[in-house]
Amino acid sequence: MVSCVAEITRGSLIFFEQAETYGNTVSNLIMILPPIYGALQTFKNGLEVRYVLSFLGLAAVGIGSWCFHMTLQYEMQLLDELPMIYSCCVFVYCLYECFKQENAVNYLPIALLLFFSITVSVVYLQWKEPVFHQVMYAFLVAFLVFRSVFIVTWVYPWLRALCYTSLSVFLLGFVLWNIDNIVCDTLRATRQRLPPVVGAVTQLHAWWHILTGLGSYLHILLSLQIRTTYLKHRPKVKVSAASSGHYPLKEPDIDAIPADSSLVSCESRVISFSVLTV
Ligand SMILES: CCCCCCCC/C=C\CCCCCCCC(=O)N[C@@H](CO)[C@H](O)/C=C/CCCCCCCCCCCCC
Ligand SMILES: [Zn+2]
Repeated sequence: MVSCVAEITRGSLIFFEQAETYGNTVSNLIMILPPIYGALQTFKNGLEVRYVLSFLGLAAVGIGSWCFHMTLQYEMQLLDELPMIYSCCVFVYCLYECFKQENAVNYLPIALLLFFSITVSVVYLQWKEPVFHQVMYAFLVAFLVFRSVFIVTWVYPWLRALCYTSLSVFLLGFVLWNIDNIVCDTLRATRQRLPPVVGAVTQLHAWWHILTGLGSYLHILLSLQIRTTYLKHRPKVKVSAASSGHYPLKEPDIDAIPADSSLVSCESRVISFSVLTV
């Protein structure tokens, strides 16, 4: 499948294509700034390094994607496509090891995920087939989807809203990415007839960046919430959107826990993240 962005790289850049390039570049900020903030907060709260790496991995994808859309060079495209695989592997590790002891390191999944990442990188560098990268990435995302749905169905049902919001936002981005690839030429021709502002906000590839960036960020928050709840830190992840108040997370009622419960003596932490407080 030839993507809309790949089409641009082959042609000469005219005004509308330049505008498209700016939109696709700037939209990566959503994948860069909130994750850097998340990494700092995670580090400051003394949480496990794997979550700092998750946030930094997402920021690395955003920076790689920024470089690619700014230059439209194949080498730069690898700077976002390979980190997509690596950061997803970190997410998979976090979610599959979330019911283990604090700071416990399990070398078998690390070895398997490293092997997977190296194999995908080597094959992709030789074969250069985008569909191969897409299938490998989708395989990792499917793992995350099944695992998180399992956890919110059977273990922490009060986290269902966060899980399904992250999933829906991510999948909506994926739908827009497909539409953009399938009807690329029609969309571009239509946009050129629209006022520049309308044209700017209808760039579906830029929306794919925004929605997958946001969906992935929410996924890290979900993973972190699952982990800290399991470790009995009793966190309160407060997700606030621009001006729309707080995300309706329902936690179990801590007062309902008997006073002699081991839960009460455990450390209580409040972790507050903002998604888009800019
Ligand atoms: C429960 C929600 C799961 C969230 C998973 C989060 C995984 C996040 C990992 C990394 C973040 C990536 C954000 C996307 C950045 C896109 C940058 C970009 O546009 N790159 C292009 C080049 O510039 C590149 O060519 C695009 C590749 C797209 C590959 C899309 C593959 C399809 C994935 C769809 C998976 C759906 C699976 C559903 C299974 C039930
Ligand atoms: Zn892109």
